[in-house]
Amino acid sequence: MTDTPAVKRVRTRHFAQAKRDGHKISGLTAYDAASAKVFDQAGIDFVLIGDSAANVMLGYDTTLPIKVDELITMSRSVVRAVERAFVIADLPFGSYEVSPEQALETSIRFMKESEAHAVKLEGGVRVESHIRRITESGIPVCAHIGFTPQSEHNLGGHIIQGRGDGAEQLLEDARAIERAGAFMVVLEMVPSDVAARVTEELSIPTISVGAGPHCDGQLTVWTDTFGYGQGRRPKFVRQYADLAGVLRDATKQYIDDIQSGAYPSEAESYENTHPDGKSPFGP
Ligand SMILES: Nc1nc(=O)c2c([nH]1)NC[C@@H]1CN(c3ccc(C(=O)N[C@@H](CCC(=O)O)C(=O)O)cc3)CN21
Ligand SMILES: CC(C)C(=O)C(=O)O
Ligand SMILES: [Mg+2]
Repeated sequence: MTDTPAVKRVRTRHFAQAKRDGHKISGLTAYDAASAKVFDQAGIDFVLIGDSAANVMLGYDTTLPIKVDELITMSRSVVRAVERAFVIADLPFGSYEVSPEQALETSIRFMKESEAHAVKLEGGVRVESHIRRITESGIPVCAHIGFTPQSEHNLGGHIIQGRGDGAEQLLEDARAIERAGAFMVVLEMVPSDVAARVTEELSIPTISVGAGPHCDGQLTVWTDTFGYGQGRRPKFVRQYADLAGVLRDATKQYIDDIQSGAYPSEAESYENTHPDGKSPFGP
């Protein structure tokens, strides 16, 4: 969907237009300025400061422990680095479920303190009034249904959602999200025929995270996609690079060069150029 000049910002209406035009939307997570800048320069449509930062950046087993303040700090660093892409911040577990008012208050914090362009939260029917409260205040909301990692203890693991009878519930959730005014919805780990059905029925774009090729766009956790993560890669991830391997090899070379004396050279050091030409350490 990059038919606009380089530094024209992506807005929510671009996503709606992309769906109408059949242009696929691309997204990646980002947690810091350095990676976000690279994705933006490459032309990504949106970056998500995912609460997957809990796993990827902070080393937790689940997304549940990450705090609002932690994600706001990351979100702010991404916003500073990005010139063109649309920036969406995840609302962490516990920061929006209590009430529509809590959801709005947390969303306002993200918009004010990190200057993200939109927020994302998990759930369909159960958070319909939360989504409505946020969008009515002028903050764009992206929803997230299917496998919702913040309820993984309830769902019983990383389990595909929307199979069999689950398909009707998923459609109900998707309809509630559209009704409530969300501009986009993430479908995570949903069978591709069910995701196709949701995509067809909704007027807002659907973004696949392991929901097959028939959605309006794709999103992955960047460290999975570029081989910079630890642990198992989900089946829906295609690995486009081995950044951990590149970094490991370069680190070994660096250590070798330090040990052999090859690094640093004189050219990588400073001469003493005192005006009287004399060194304090001798003639
Ligand atoms: N690094 C990372 N990548 C993700 O995609 C991701 C996170 N973290 N954290 C939050 C959630 C959790 N997600 C996950 C995590 C694991 C699987 C996984 O291992 N899936 C297996 C099958 C399920 C299983 O047996 O556990 C697969 O092969 O797809 C899938 C999605 C998606 N999100
Ligand atoms: C995987 C995406 C959808 C996400 O919610 C995250 O990265 O936290
Ligand atoms: Mg998330």
